[in-house]
Amino acid sequence: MKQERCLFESLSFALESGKIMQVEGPNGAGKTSLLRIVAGFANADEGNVIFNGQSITDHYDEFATQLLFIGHKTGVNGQLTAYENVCHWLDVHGYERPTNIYEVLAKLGLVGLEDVPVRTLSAGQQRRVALARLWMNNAKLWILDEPFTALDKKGVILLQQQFAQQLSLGGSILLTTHQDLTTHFDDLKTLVLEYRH
Ligand SMILES: Nc1ncnc2c1ncn2[C@@H]1O[C@H](COP(=O)(O)OP(=O)(O)OP(=O)(O)O)[C@@H](O)[C@H]1O
Repeated sequence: MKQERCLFESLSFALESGKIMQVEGPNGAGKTSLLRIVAGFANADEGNVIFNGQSITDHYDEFATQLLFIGHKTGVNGQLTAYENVCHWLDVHGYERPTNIYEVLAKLGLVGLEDVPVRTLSAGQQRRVALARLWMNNAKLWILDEPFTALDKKGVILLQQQFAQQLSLGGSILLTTHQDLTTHFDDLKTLVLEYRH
């Protein structure tokens, strides 16, 4: 049955180059929905998403080249290996295959697991395979839905370091997470969504 609950209204925010913003709120508040709208995967009943001064709806192809989205479901193919998953993602998004794919997978703690089907890996290892994309793109905007899910402490640190790298290059990050990021990112912006009945 279609739900008629309004998730949010009169919502307005901006994310500048080199900045990170965390969307917070209780389960069902609309965090994922908001990320999907900003990524252009879903439409809001009203309103606009502007990227570099242009409506993403009118210039979607241009926007898509600058966007990297990793959803709550990681989007990895369990039948393919870690290496194949990375290559597939690079191919689909029009990136050249870099020579350091195995190095990136090693950095992510996947040595010896590069060539087995991803479905045989643990949840945290599968997440790491998905996150390898963050080491192989030049997208200006990363939209990440719960990227820390299932990661151990080392994985969390690794990801935070890669966030810092993205920000230092002038990229931006919009994400949901239950991780406390305030100690790592001084100028973290927070957008809080309430659960509306
Ligand atoms: N595809 C959909 N069709 C209809 N309703 C949906 C759809 N996806 C989500 N919803 C509804 O929208 C509301 C917000 O869901 P959303 O996933 O955006 O919340 P969330 O804040 O990300 O929650 P969580 O913290 O549990 O991940 C929920 O009530 C959900 O049932």
